[in-house]
Amino acid sequence: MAFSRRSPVRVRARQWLQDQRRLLLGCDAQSDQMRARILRVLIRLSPWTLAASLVVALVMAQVLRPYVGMESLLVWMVIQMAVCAAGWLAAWRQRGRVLRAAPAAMVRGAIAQASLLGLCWALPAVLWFSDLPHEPQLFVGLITVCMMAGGVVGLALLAPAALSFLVVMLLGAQWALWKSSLALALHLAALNALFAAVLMLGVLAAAQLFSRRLMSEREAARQGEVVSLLLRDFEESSSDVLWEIDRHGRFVQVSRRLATLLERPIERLPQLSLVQILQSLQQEGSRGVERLQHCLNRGEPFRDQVVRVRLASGIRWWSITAKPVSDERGRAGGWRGVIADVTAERQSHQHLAYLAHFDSLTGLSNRVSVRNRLAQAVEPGSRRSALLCLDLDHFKTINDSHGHSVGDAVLQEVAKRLRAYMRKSDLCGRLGGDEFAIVLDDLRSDDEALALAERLVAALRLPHEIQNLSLSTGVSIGVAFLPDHGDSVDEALASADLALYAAKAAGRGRVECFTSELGTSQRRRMTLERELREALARNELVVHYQPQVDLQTWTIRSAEALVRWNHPTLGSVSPGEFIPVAEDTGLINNIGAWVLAKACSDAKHVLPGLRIAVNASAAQVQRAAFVNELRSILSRYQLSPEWLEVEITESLLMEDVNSAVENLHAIKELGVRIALDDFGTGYSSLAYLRRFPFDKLKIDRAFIRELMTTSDARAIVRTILQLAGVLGMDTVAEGVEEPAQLDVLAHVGCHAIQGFLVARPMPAEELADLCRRWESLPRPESAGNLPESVLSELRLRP
Ligand SMILES: Nc1nc2c(ncn2[C@@H]2O[C@H](COP(=O)(O)O[C@H]3[C@@H](O)[C@H](n4cnc5c(=O)[nH]c(N)nc54)O[C@@H]3COP(=O)(O)O)[C@@H](O)[C@H]2O)c(=O)[nH]1
Repeated sequence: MAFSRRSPVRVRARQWLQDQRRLLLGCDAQSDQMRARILRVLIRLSPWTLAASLVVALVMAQVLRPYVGMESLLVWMVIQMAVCAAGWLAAWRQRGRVLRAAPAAMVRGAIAQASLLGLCWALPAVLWFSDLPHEPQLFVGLITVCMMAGGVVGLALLAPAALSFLVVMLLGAQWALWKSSLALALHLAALNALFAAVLMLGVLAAAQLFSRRLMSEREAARQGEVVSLLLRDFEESSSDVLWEIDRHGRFVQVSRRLATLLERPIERLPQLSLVQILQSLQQEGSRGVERLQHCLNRGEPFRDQVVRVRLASGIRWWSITAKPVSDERGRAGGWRGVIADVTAERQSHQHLAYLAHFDSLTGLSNRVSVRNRLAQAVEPGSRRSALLCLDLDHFKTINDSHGHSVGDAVLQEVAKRLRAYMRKSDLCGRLGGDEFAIVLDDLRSDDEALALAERLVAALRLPHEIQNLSLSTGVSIGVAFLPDHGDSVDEALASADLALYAAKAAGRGRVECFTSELGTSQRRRMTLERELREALARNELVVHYQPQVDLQTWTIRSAEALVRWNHPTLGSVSPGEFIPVAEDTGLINNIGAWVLAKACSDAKHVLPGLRIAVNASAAQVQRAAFVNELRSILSRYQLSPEWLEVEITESLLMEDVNSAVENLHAIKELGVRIALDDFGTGYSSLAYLRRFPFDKLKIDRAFIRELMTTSDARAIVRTILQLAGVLGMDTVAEGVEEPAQLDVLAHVGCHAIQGFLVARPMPAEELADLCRRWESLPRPESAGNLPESVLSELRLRP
């Protein structure tokens, strides 16, 4: 280990010497100030200590007069008085002034003077002690010792002066004892030396204490300067403003920034009180100043008391933080603190709070607020209330065709109209997208809510004039009554949602009320909708094929592609159930495109030589992009168009005839055949047939089912076949289950049949296998001779 150990005493001695050296010789300003502090005390005390010294000298001269020559005593007294006069003169020169800096020479002068005084008091012992009788000897010894102690105490702050005084006196006393003939002289000299040593240690300790105190005072002063510099910097750079008030609440040490902030002239501020100014500025209705006053009265530090004030520049929020300050005697002397302008912070908080409860686009309440209000409405004991869930009809079309800014404007317009019908106690909110909700409290009767819902439907039916466009939306509304239709917020929303679904399913632009039956079927529908969105991605859809058999040749010439949905928990879901859901939600476009692609792929690779008929919903075919999609799928699988048939239903022609017919022509131009499905179930079938030349008519299975039992069905089938013959269209009868139906259809010249009698829908590979084995399979047996009554009704008229 290579470090040296120093004893604490040595370290302290070293430190002391450094301090004293600095005191005696230091030339810097701080040393000057330290010396001045010490000399100020000594100068203040010196008239009294010197006076005391002179009085003692007079008493001593009086006591020694019988034993010492008059001249000697007079000389001693003159020296005493001269030394005292010099001290007084020095003190007199400093009168009325505060000594702030003292050069080292002043300290050296003080040390010289202390040595001189010590010499004065050593003289009686040195000159007269040995020749005196015992009694005056005792007097001189005692006075000398007392003066040693008194002088050292008086000069203790200036250690070198005290030490030089003490040393001179000690030497004088020791000399006197040495010269005396006292038997105890040696003992007395030893004790005197010990006494002087103790005094010396006391002086050193006192001097060190004092110089340490001076140092820390100086450090505190330096830090104070730094702090005030920092404060000034803080004042200039930050948005916070410092203030200080006295115990009467009036300002002290005002800054220009404070005056500017408080909108008062700076020179007036010292006469004003903080609370008074804040009261005059306080915004009506705010209680901030009262809270602040309360904090001031309590007399404890406080933070961030917010006061709202109205200034020339507008409304501002100030956050006030302060702590009490005390005067030199520790009494409560006022307050010191900062005012921070927190307006921006407040405004952003307020904006966030607004966004947390309101919809920023429409200004209506948001989903959270609607849920909060519903939570109150479903609480046990609450009065009857109604929840109206609204969904705009065809809003998506407006958004898609005119852009989101027009869509947003429509939503704002809708919100405005809704608001016009609301009572003060009603809550109208936007749940998101084009969904709105209204909570009606304190219903007098259910009819009140239903009547309002009807009025809203009528109001929203009127077109909106936006950006020179006249846009119609319409609204569907589902109504649930609380607490009957839900004892939780989620249940209430689900009930109103189910009613809304029913309103949309029933043709939109109408109001439906929740019923428990609705619950079961709509819940199933909602589940299907939710699950169907993922079905394609999860590979849950498959395509099966049902063969169509030519009745003349008894060969399989074509097959119908039928989509199947195998859901992991719902099981096998019929297309009759999920295709309408897909059509309502727009999912049919993706699902239809996928079925088409799969059918083309199978037609090319698994079922070559079979024409595949694919069902297409009205929504698919109406889209302008459909024809291009068809073209690109055919080219992707390199399938010749003649192997594809698109089956459409009459509903397509009923909804939008012109664009549908246009698309059908385009499909036909591609070379793809078109079949009309479910023929005979629509209203104006014949009119449509004249407008578009279909390749095939499919006779609906409803007629086939009743073919043997009702003459109406037979009449319809006969007419369809006749019509198809005239128009040159193929015919296929679907839903053939019985041999008798087959016999009848063959008899009347139907071209093909499809039905369970031949085969159920099956995977492509199974159908391919069936086709391979077909020749070897027997044709279903005939049901025997047909009754003449049936045959006569079926006979085609020329
Ligand atoms: N837009 C699309 N619609 C599709 C698609 N796939 C099917 N569908 C349509 O869904 C409806 C129900 O179809 P599905 O449950 O597959 O029923 C078909 C046959 O299984 C059934 N069928 C056939 N033979 C018989 C029979 O002898 N008896 C009997 N009770 N039913 C039988 O008929 C349905 C076929 O009908 P159709 O399409 O009218 O020829 C149905 O409307 C499908 O069209 C698709 O991909 N897209």
